[in-house]
Amino acid sequence: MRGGEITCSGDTIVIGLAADSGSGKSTFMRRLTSVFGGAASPPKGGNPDSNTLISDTTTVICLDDYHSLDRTGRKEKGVTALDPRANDFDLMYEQVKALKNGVAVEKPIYNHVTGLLDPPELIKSPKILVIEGLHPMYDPRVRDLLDFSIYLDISNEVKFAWKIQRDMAERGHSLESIKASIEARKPDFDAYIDPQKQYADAVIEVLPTRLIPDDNEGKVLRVKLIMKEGVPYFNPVYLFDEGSTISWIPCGRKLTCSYPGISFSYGPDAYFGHEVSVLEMDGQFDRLDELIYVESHLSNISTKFYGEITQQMLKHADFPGSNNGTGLFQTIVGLKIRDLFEQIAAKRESTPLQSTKS
Ligand SMILES: Nc1ncnc2c1ncn2[C@@H]1O[C@H](COP(=O)(O)OP(=O)(O)OP(=O)(O)O)[C@@H](O)[C@H]1O
Ligand SMILES: O=C(CO)[C@H](O)[C@H](O)COP(=O)(O)O
Repeated sequence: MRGGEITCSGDTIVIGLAADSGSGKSTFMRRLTSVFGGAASPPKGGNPDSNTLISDTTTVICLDDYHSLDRTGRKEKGVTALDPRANDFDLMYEQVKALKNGVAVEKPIYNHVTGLLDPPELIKSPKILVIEGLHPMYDPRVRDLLDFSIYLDISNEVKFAWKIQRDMAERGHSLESIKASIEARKPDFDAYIDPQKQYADAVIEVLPTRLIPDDNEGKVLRVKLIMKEGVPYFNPVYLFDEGSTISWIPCGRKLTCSYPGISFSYGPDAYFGHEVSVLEMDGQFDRLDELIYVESHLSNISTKFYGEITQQMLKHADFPGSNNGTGLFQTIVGLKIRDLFEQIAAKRESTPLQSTKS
């Protein structure tokens, strides 16, 4: 990842967020920008179908904007949007590099409403650039520009449950068409999207619960936060005792739990040959205000004050996943990114012309 580029004062920090469509990227981005304060909105006065979100410190660009084939083009050539042949990685690399070096770019816009490529929009270099989408870690040149990378790994069962919830309940699609769309994407997902998780500094893995035998509802989730060891400016979160293996059932006097309860675990592991720490939560919170009890047992969480995680979770209680490990771990990763940004900025101030990546 951090490919040894010399970064100097004024450079942008680049974060990559990879996931399939409908995997919670937008929700994660809303949690992340909230940690930095201020609301994120599309570029003012621009294309109403822009995929970009800008806040004081952060600009989020959607990598769908680098589709080289529009909807009709993909249909004619028989390729999906996940296929690298439908994406312009040369342009993605050139533009992310320019933004990282403080240079504004005219970025294309892929219009999800019309399926066409719209005229480009001007993107100025922000303090923090987030590139989110299908392929932030696919091209080694783009991967080397990332200061930190995240992969949202939603298991097939859960992805299916979420798709049904959104596309059937909210968009009126049939069960058959949802199944067909997932099946049609799967070979390219397996070939081009899923392998990127090996490069991620943090992976949020979302699985069916183990607390309910043979659960097939996909409502109660087991969520793992897999954190790579040895990543500059990133100290993995731990539960009780760093490096030990811990199982914890927090339900009792201080945490209300209804069926099927809540269990946490933490410990060292290996992931694609890398040493990692894994924090896992299975189950869901009944009362979000009681999350403070769990928060107070976690360390290295990069909060600025006691209870900041609980405050963030309460603030966005209406976001999907706020009562389970998806919301909790997305919030924690947001705080870790703020911490990473502040450490790099502080280092630059003290040694402006030195590499921040060593
Ligand atoms: N943590 C979660 N728990 C339950 N459902 C979720 C969660 N995250 C996302 N979803 C479901 O998935 C849908 C898509 O979420 P979101 O818009 O954040 O994903 P996305 O990856 O940005 O999607 P797209 O790329 O299609 O715009 C939500 O409307 C919701 O139904
Ligand atoms: O996988 C996707 C990423 O969001 C989209 O399906 C892809 O961008 C193509 O868009 P559309 O479905 O609007 O043609």
